[in-house]
Amino acid sequence: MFNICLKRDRTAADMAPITFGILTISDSCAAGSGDNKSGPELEKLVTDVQTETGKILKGQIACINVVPDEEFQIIETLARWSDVIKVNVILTTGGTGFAPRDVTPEATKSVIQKEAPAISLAMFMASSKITPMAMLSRAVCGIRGKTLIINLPGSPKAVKECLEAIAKVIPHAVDLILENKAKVTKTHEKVQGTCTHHSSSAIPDVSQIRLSDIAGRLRESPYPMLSMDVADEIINKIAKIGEDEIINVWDAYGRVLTTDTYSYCNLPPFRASIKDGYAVIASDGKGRRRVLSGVQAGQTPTTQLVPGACIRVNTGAPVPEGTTAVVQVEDTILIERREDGEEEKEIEILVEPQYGQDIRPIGSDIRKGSLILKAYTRIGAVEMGILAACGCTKVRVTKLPSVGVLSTGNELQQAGEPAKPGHVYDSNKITLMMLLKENGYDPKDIGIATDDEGVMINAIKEAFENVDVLVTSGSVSMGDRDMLKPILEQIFKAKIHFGRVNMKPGKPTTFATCEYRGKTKYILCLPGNPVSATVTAYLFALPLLGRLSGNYTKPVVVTAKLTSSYNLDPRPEYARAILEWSANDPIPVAYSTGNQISSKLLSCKSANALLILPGRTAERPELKEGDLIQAMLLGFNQNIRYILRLPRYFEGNETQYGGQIIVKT
Ligand SMILES: Nc1nc2c(c(=O)[nH]1)N[C@H]1C(S)=C(S)[C@@H](COP(=O)(O)OP(=O)(O)OC[C@H]3O[C@@H](n4cnc5c(N)ncnc54)[C@H](O)[C@@H]3O)O[C@H]1N2
Ligand code: MOO
Ligand SMILES: [Mg+2]
Repeated sequence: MFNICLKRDRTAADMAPITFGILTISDSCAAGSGDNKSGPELEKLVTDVQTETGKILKGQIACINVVPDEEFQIIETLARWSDVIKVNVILTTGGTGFAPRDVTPEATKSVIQKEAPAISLAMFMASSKITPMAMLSRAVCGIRGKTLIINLPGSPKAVKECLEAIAKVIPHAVDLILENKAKVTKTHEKVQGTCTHHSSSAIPDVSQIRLSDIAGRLRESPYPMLSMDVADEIINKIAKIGEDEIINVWDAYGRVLTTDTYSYCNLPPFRASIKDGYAVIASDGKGRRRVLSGVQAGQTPTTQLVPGACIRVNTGAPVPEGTTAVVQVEDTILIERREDGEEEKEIEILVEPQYGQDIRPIGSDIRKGSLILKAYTRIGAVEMGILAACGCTKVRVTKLPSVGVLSTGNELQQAGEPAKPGHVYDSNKITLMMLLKENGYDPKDIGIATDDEGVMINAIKEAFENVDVLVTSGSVSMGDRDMLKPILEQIFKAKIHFGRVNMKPGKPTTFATCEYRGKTKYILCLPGNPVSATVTAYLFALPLLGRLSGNYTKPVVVTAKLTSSYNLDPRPEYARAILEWSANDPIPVAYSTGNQISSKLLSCKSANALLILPGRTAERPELKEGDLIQAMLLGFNQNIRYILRLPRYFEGNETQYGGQIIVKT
């Protein structure tokens, strides 16, 4: 029998990651004139630090920032990351030396409640073996609340040497701070005995796999509760645009270009008439003209224009050689018909023609070889037309991530089946699949997995065989059958980047990645409650897929006026609402969709916005009717993105667009 442990702790090899804040302290880096090498070096080290005992940190970066050597800014950041974001460890780099502006140790001393001088000493001892310059670092280490703060020097080399010297004690230090010590020891014994690891390519016989120690399961989630912003930043950092591919223009609707695209032809490809009228020689002026022949759109003129004559032309027709103006038919009168009575023999021009009048020169709309669509443009209806007009038959676009949707739960049954006792119909899968479809993806139905270890593992395996992104719902909270996280970690060796988010609904939302047959798989586990699954699909699934496909735009947030009061929840809440605009007030009013309980999908019906209600505080326990609130528009981003792009287009730096933008905390 293979047991999946329901317990976890920080020092087990499959532990919940330690969350890190990385703060670079440097005047020049903050001003943008210096090249920040130590911050990125630390990012690399905490996720992958090598020691003689192997990779031991496997941390998760919760926040990154660069601040100048200003004591108050350092204090503010350290306090916020410790008290609000509650990261496990903050690593600072820079500002520890003897220069007048080096104030990192002073700032750190003002925020820590307990000093940890031995950590500073260990770093000094390691560094002093390499250089006597180590004496010039005044690094301070200590604890604030549940956060360990460690000052590291400013140079990337010294950062590496110092971190490697202390890395092995960090997991234990974190356990001690979090008072996990007893659990660590106990679970360690368990891990040795029952939680042997298997690689995803050698998954044990699923009929033998069972969740173990239900009674002894953790009674508190081991996953740090990250803020929505930090969770979003993690997705942003991890989800990179994938490969690109060349496809036929006809298949390009909704896709994102990866290269600048140039016109294959001039538009118009010939000198074209703008009006239905007569091609003339402008210098002939007003007066009577012989009509030599006529040219329609699609024809090639065969007659040359000569002085004193004209040739009838239609809009879009090529004008004959020698033409220097077109006179619209409204500015002429008929003088004489031909013998057959059908066509004109002679006309009179009533208005003096101007040189070049009503002729589109070759390439005047689009010049051959000119840039028509920049890289990272999303191809909509108009862009399809531009590509077609310019003779493009193939385009290079980002590959659409393949995505599958899986529902979980013994209680679920398919809509249409006769209702069984104790069951509910699966509404999440259809909602999620249609939401993905609406946004241009082609989701695969991975089915419903019952709360059986083997069924769940097989469903995930099937998904990984077929798709790169798996969106699940249910089985991520604290129930004894909520098995997705332990299965992902212990069977598929997935890395859980976050397992809880401080938001309502959606608290247990989980994001993980793993390698399966040499490919990275992204797993987004949404909570089972139908409203939670829907809201988190907007807030996490669409941004994840958008980032993977280069099709990401920040949500559009507007200010709205409440029409009812709200008792605030301790967690920031995304309340569904209908915004209504009126002609005489630029601020829309927000109507609640009713009872906001996470099980009531009706609260999402017709909602066009999520009101971003702040978490409750003693000073602000509620919001009142008439209060102004930030509201995120739903289903609007695809339409607004062109408007958002415009300033970037003209700035000429939009190649960043759709790229990975790290949000600073
Ligand atoms: N002790 C605690 N219990 C719960 C916590 C907690 O922190 N401590 N969190 C609550 C929150 S918040 C949420 S959200 C839910 C999330 O639960 P799971 O993601 O584990 O989902 P399930 O337990 O599988 O199901 C919850 C609920 O949703 C219904 N459901 C599930 N899938 C579907 C579907 N495809 N279609 C329709 N309805 C579905 C399911 O029947 C349950 O009623 O946990 C809280 N508990
Ligand atoms: O966070 Mo849960 O999603 O409140 O219902
Ligand atoms: Mg549950």
